[in-house]
Amino acid sequence: MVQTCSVPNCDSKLIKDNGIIFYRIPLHNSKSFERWSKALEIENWTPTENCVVCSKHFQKYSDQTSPSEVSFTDLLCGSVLNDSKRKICSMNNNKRKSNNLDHTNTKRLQKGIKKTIPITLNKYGTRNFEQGCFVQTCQAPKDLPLYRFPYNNKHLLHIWSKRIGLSTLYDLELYLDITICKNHFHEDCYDKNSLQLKPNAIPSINLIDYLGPPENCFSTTTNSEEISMMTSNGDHTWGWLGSTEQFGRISELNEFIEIPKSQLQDEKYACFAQAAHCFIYAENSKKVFNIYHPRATILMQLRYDGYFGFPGGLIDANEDIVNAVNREMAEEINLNTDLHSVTNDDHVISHWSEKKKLVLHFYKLKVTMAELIEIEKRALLAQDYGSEVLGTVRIPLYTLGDHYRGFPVFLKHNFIGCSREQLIAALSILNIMKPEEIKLALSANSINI
Ligand SMILES: O=c1[nH]cnc2c1ncn2[C@@H]1O[C@H](COP(=O)(O)OP(=O)(O)O)[C@@H](O)[C@H]1O
Repeated sequence: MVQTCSVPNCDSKLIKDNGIIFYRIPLHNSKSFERWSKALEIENWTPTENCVVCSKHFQKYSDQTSPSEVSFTDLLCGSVLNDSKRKICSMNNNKRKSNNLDHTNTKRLQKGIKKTIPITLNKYGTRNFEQGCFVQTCQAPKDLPLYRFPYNNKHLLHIWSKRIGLSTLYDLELYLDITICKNHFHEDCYDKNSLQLKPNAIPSINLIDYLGPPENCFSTTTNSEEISMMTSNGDHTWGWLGSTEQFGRISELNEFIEIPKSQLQDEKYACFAQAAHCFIYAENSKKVFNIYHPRATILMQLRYDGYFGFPGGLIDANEDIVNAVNREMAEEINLNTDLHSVTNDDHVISHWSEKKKLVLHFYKLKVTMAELIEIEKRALLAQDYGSEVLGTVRIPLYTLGDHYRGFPVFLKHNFIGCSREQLIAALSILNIMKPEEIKLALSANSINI
């Protein structure tokens, strides 16, 4: 059922991308509720949790003022309603009441359903709930830093939840997937020149359900143990969450599916975020320890998150895939793109993940062994070396006499996205390894030793 505005004669409906925002009525805040009632000029008003008012009735929105610059107090003071019959949402006889707010944050949390409003596409062509701010009314720019909920501190979690209008504390698991953006934290909440929140920071601004003073942005908890626990836990609790970090979350088995080449232009993938990575390799016949045949030398890299992956990254809006992968390689491994760069002909394979709304393209770059060594050296001077990239590594493609150490052990590491699938596909497509050899390495296990 489509959600509609509770104001009589207002036809606003919750439809994707129509630019209309819906506000819940602040039922649990008597002061603001009183101001709403006054602005709406309603007497004997008994709205339910199902009542919402759309952004058309807030004056500041009519001139397209950026919501992030407007406090909700301003919004309410400037409210204008153009209808004189204000009998909205009376408990007894309002037909609309069941239409409204079927999708409140509260209910979504209960069901574990993701936020669906407001939906606008970000620069990656996607804005699903996990990437966005959970505050239902938030209209801040989409690429603001996001903060995880302090789910390891119940006291703080409760305050955060209450501030955004959740009346109960829900199953902790649910908080793992939701975030609040920078738009809701007072500037005092950050350490100087940093985006990291102070340990007891709480959301205090641009919240429709909380109209307290903006400076009320710290929890007054005196439990220093709790605070030190939070700070020492660092980033994995509620630190700054990069807007694209969610793509990197652990993949499920078989989450990435190969896209047939004939379907690469399919509309279906156009609205997904896209990334491209590259398989840099050289033929190499120099035996390792004079025993093991190396087959080829292939470069992977250890990433900041502990996974192995290939150089490359997300494609910016309107950026060509090939330009993006070359740009990323210049940033991540300082590749001299005047000497080496991929072209459309170097495309190897593409995959997609429905869950992550992500398409991953894979390219190859063949160089000589001498060039590869030069690439390795230059990588130490890359812009991203030491932060995003912790070093390039060569892959052992041989297997030792125990049928386990070597390539099979390498395959037991953790690989980002579908990079393991990409590696295996490229080895076979580029005839570096025979399918039987790959199969053997994949099925080898330590029991053989
Ligand atoms: O080598 C790779 N092969 C396949 N997918 C990858 C690889 N590296 C990263 N990914 C996927 O692509 C997403 C974005 O890539 P990456 O982290 O390299 O982008 P960025 O450098 O622009 O932040 C990752 O979160 C992950 O899901």
